[in-house]
Amino acid sequence: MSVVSAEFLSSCSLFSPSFQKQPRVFRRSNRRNSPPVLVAEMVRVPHVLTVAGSDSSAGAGIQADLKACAARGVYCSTVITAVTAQNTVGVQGVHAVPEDFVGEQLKSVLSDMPVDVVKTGMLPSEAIVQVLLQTLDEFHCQALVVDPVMVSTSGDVLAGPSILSSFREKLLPKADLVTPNLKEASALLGCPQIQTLADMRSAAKLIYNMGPQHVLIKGGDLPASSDAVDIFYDGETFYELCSSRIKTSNTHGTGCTLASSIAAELAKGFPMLPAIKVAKRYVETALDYSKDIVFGNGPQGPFDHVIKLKNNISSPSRKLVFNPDDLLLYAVTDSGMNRKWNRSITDAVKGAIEGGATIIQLREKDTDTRDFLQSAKSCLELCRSHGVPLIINDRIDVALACDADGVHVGQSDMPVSVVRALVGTEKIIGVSCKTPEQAEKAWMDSADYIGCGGVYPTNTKANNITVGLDGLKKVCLNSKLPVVAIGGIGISNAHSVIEIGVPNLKGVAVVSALFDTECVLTEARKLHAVLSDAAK
Ligand SMILES: Nc1ncnc2c1ncn2[C@@H]1O[C@H](COP(=O)(O)OP(=O)(O)O)[C@@H](O)[C@H]1O
Ligand SMILES: Cc1ncc(COP(=O)(O)O)c(N)n1
Ligand SMILES: [Mg+2]
Repeated sequence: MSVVSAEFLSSCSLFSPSFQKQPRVFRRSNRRNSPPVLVAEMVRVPHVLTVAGSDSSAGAGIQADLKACAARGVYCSTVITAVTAQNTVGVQGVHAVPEDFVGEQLKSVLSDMPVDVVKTGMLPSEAIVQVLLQTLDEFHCQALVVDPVMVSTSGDVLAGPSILSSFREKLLPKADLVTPNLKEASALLGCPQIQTLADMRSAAKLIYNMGPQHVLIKGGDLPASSDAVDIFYDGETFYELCSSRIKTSNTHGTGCTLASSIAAELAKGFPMLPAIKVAKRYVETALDYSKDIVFGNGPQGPFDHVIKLKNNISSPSRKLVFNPDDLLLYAVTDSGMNRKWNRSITDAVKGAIEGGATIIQLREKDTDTRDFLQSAKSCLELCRSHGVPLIINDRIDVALACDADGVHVGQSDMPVSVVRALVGTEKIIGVSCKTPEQAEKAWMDSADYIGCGGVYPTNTKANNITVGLDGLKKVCLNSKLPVVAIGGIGISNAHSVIEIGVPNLKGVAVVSALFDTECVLTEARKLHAVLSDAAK
């Protein structure tokens, strides 16, 4: 087993205090599925090592730490100290990992991967604590967060009293932060139950005297408190950290999550108090989001660390893969036209879908954001119930807030690569392009389709250059992405557009031809018939 020197670690690792200032520059593949290209400069990312127990129900322990670190945007490596069989009812079994093997895991990670912060959770035996202490001596980690896990919230013992003296005498003096809950603070102090904020302050001070740099007494279990109040003590000042107490039974793993999120923020370079505040707010947000999710039959459910699980419940009919054939009849709304015809956005969209529109884009340039979001939500419901994708023009924020299927951006809007980073891999991104070069760039930046035009002169867009059928054909021939034609297209000319006969021209996008008319449904129906005929 190789042991790496402290000099080596300090020369290569994020333990160096200046690591935050190193340039974080690298280039990677522009296409989602292609292999990485030329790495100009390597980038180190913040890294937390968690030394904790596995929880089979994945609400607490190692699994909580991994999810919390992923959600907080840091890398997390894992040293497993015990495997537990547990669920929402309680802990059915505990298998401690032999201490030698805990040591092996520690060395494997620490001798190879630069770690910023070590966070400990369940350390089920005195022998494992000893191995950890030895390793910490060898590897000189810069920040150590100790969550002194002893009893699960269900009341089951995860680490017995045998660990107490080495905690008090050896581990806590090495800790930058120790985060006991009320029961753990009493156990460390060998004192009766802690029941009030005043008790928490006294406990924080007494535990501070055991040697850690900072103490956070967690008040999740404080009786009769309407807020969730934790006490932080840095040796000089007490801070009362309050958040609203979320009414939920899904609190399994809050302690592990808080400690690993604090470690994550420390790894990013935040000082202690801001790191704790950000982590506490994250726990509160995740609990609030997860308050009504149901897992298992027991009294204590897990929560959703990634704040995402409910997205897929509300949209069972959502299509996960973009189908270019959906571009056939692409209806783009216009707030001016809706006003002129005295129609709500939703009514306009309803008519378009019922008439056969295969994809909808909301292009609301002068609608208040709040009204726009509200309309987008009701259009999304409508679209989902018909299996029609909903795209939002330009407003990435609105697209994310209503969980639309995608966004469409122009050449002077946010760059596609930035949009992709913001919206993730699942959303559809469309880009307006007039030239083969722009089409190539859209493909490189991982867009899903391009809109090419104006094919014909149009009133919908001021000072828009017309590319004509020739310009459209040139772009289509040079585009690796499917294309939808736009600009002045309607019943009279849709056929000639499709007839240019390039396979990746998948359809036409229309604004006035649908929405500047008395009956959107009728016009959509007519257009759909023309396009279906032309596509044969
Ligand atoms: N219902 C709740 N609403 C909001 N925050 C909570 C709730 N329960 C616990 N917390 C917070 O979660 C963190 C973990 O605390 P706690 O549950 O006491 O630890 P443990 O899980 O180790 O017993 C603390 O910041 C606490 O204030
Ligand atoms: C493996 C393991 N580690 C820690 C906890 C504590 O959970 P909580 O964060 O709810 O106190 C747990 N239940 N299981
Ligand atoms: Mg808890």
